[in-house]
Amino acid sequence: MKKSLHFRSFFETTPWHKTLRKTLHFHSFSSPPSCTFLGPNLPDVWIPKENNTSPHTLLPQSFQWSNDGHSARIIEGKPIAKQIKLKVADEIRKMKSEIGKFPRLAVVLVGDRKDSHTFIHVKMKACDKVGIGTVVSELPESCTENELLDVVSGFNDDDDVHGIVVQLPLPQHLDEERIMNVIRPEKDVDGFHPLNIGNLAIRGRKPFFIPCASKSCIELLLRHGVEIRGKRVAIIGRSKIAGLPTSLLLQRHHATVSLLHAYTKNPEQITSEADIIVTDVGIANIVRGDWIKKGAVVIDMGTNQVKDSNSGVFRVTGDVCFDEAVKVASAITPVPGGVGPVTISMLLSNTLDSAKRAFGTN
Ligand SMILES: NC(=O)C1=CN([C@@H]2O[C@H](COP(=O)(O)OP(=O)(O)OC[C@H]3O[C@@H](n4cnc5c(N)ncnc54)[C@H](OP(=O)(O)O)[C@@H]3O)[C@@H](O)[C@H]2O)C=CC1
Ligand SMILES: Nc1nc(=O)c2c([nH]1)NC[C@@H]1CN(c3ccc(C(=O)N[C@@H](CCC(=O)O)C(=O)O)cc3)C=[N+]21
Repeated sequence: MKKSLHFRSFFETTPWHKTLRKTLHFHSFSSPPSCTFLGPNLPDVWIPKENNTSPHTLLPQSFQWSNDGHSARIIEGKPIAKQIKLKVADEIRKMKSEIGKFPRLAVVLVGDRKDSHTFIHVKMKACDKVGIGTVVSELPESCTENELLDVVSGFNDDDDVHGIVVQLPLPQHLDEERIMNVIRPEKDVDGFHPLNIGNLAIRGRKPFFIPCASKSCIELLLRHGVEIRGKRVAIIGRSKIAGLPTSLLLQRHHATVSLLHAYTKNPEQITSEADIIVTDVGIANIVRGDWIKKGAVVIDMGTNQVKDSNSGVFRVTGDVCFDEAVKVASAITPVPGGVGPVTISMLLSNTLDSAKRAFGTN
């Protein structure tokens, strides 16, 4: 069955099992600055590995929940993503010199969606920069579920692969949940396996991985000193990639969470009472300024391609009408440059964690 598949590495044309890339190139990183850096550090359950302090006590200053006619503070993701990548790269460099091993990520891509190809390219480039080896298996749009399952099983059984990502969405004829179920939970660096999602939902339990966009959201809040405990949070969107796990993670941080979706009536009534709004919808500008309580914090996960009516050029924009929100919110993430870059760095961090567990060096 496997032989009949169209296997192709993203960067090379040799078979996938020969394409595990030893990435030896490092950027000229100086030593990483200390940072709060979110490992699987859920309060009540376990403390961050990076230090022995709760992230809440590491905050530079207490956050001001106000917008007194000023523009909201912009929560920039790029500098945080850079710090996380520096730390990951530094750890991998040490890992290589101490035990001669490094993490490897396998990515599975089905079909020809342009956005999926772009995402994969971004992930591979980020892996390269920090010293994570990569292998990509591309399958045609017409592949069968069993063919895809074979590829995932191959990576499950390969001890040289520490993380597996099946890029979503999959073509309609493939059962996404069946595929997610087959990825070994210990290699599920996206955190979408039911065991990992289930363990995230239940207090006292520890998933192997937390989904990257959700970790990104929390990291941005904590690094900017935003108190989460006891706050009212409205999350719009309940996908397993972003909205649902973010709701689970935020409740683990003791927020009171409302999860809104396509059937929610009058969403603006719920959002306008929230201290923190998180969006994961995929509709540009759906959240208007008057949906937002004065002084609220807005985390915009949406990444939407919008065609400029004058120039005809496509640009990326979030789910939130930024120009309106910035006048009301106390802090807001931009799109691009907010949640997205941190999400990518969390994938690197999860892959490193997985390799450390496999090598027994965690
Ligand atoms: N920046 C990042 O790191 C990431 C960004 N994204 C971005 O987030 C967006 C969503 O992606 P994804 O989660 O995969 O998308 P999905 O289509 O899987 O989920 C969208 C969610 O939005 C809800 N929804 C749709 N329309 C409305 C509406 N009118 N009012 C309220 N809720 C609505 C849906 O509700 P229902 O469940 O009822 O259908 C669904 O839960 C995209 O722009 C994507 O690029 C995603 C992941 C990471
Ligand atoms: N198995 C799987 N795992 C995922 O994590 C996954 C997925 N499938 N399918 C698609 C969604 C979407 N997603 C994004 C990640 C980063 C940016 C990102 O970095 N955005 C840039 C802009 C990118 C641009 O300019 O196009 C930014 O916000 O600055 C966006 C979206 C992960 N997803």
